[in-house]
Amino acid sequence: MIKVGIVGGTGYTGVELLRLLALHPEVELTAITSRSEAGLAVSALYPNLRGHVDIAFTEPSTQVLSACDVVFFATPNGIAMQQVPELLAAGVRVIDLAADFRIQDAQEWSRWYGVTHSCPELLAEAVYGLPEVNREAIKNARLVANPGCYPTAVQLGFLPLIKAGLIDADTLIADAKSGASGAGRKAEIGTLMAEAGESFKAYGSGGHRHLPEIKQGLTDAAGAPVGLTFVPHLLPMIRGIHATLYGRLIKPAGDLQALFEAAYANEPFVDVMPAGSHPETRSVRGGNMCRMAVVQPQGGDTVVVLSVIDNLVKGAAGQAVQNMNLMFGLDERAGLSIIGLLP
Ligand SMILES: NC(=O)C1=CN([C@@H]2O[C@H](COP(=O)(O)OP(=O)(O)OC[C@H]3O[C@@H](n4cnc5c(N)ncnc54)[C@H](OP(=O)(O)O)[C@@H]3O)[C@@H](O)[C@H]2O)C=CC1
Ligand SMILES: CC(=O)N[C@@H](CCC(=O)OP(=O)(O)O)C(=O)O
Repeated sequence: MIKVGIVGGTGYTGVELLRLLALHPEVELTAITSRSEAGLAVSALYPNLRGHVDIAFTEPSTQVLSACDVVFFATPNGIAMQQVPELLAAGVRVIDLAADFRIQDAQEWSRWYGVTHSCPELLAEAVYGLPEVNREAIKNARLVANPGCYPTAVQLGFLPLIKAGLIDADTLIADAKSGASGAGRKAEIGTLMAEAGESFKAYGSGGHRHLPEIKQGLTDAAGAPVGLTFVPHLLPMIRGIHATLYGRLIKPAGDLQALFEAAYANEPFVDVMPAGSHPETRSVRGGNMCRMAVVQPQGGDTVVVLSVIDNLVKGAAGQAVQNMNLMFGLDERAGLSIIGLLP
């Protein structure tokens, strides 16, 4: 059994990890941390875990976490980097759900995250945990940087077009919408029901911190810097991301449906829907699937990709479990055979 630790077990991605890992056939939950709830039984805070998780929250001490084979950090940005060097030295593998190790350039990371990186020497070793791109490197990684939620939906949608050189990589547009759980469990006025309910708005239009992450991944795929306009929006719902992606064709499109189907034919967690489909966020709710459709409206020179994920699953905890499975030589789908909740 793989001994697993979770730092930040009370947050939304932490409890989602618990939901998935409690039923994982190869996992023994060994340490679940919370500073605010230390000592409380996990199932007392989250009754859905009664009968499945029988340990209590502990303080996030390196000593406790060192007994694990792998530790997930489900903490705010800038926390994992403070403990990761010690854990790696103790032989523990790490999957960070936050952004500490996602951006290869430490100065660029500091510009967007507002703090100095405390272990920039580990950035070159960290593997960006998008299995559809980095599967082989993830298998051997000690440190995996789990992608952001928007970056997962946006990169998976654009990648087949970029790799085929079909669209102008300077003028990409990603119009993305997220449910409120994307903002985490902490109290914030903007995600109160009376603020976000029955309303819809963009935010971060001048520059969101996922922009450099998405550009980094698409630049690697294109082999040259890409230009991207990325505008996130807050939807009055709890889970889900819908990304509408626009690219301008620079070559005859050919059979776009066949291109996407071939690109993801062997991917267990990307579902290319039949031509003419409109993927719904509810079809991926609770599951690890990225569901997408590609369309060339009126046969014009714009390609549109519609890409949906559950921000807490393929956008965070599910993808992290997928990465763990790869790191430990397990079936990539272990613990993740969940069908989205409809309706
Ligand atoms: N929500 C989402 O859809 C997604 C989130 N992410 C990323 O995953 C990470 C976690 O997100 P989310 O679960 O939403 O966040 P939450 O705010 O819901 O939870 C944060 C957790 O971290 C713990 N924590 C906070 N500060 C510290 C600290 N200094 N040391 C140790 N533990 C700490 C908290 O518990 P306590 O204070 O009791 O210790 C809590 O359990 C973030 O980096 C987020 O950006 C990534 C993709 C999607
Ligand atoms: C709706 C909402 O607020 N979403 C969050 C998504 C951030 C996230 O979860 O990603 P990181 O791990 O990169 O911080 C936001 O835009 O900040």
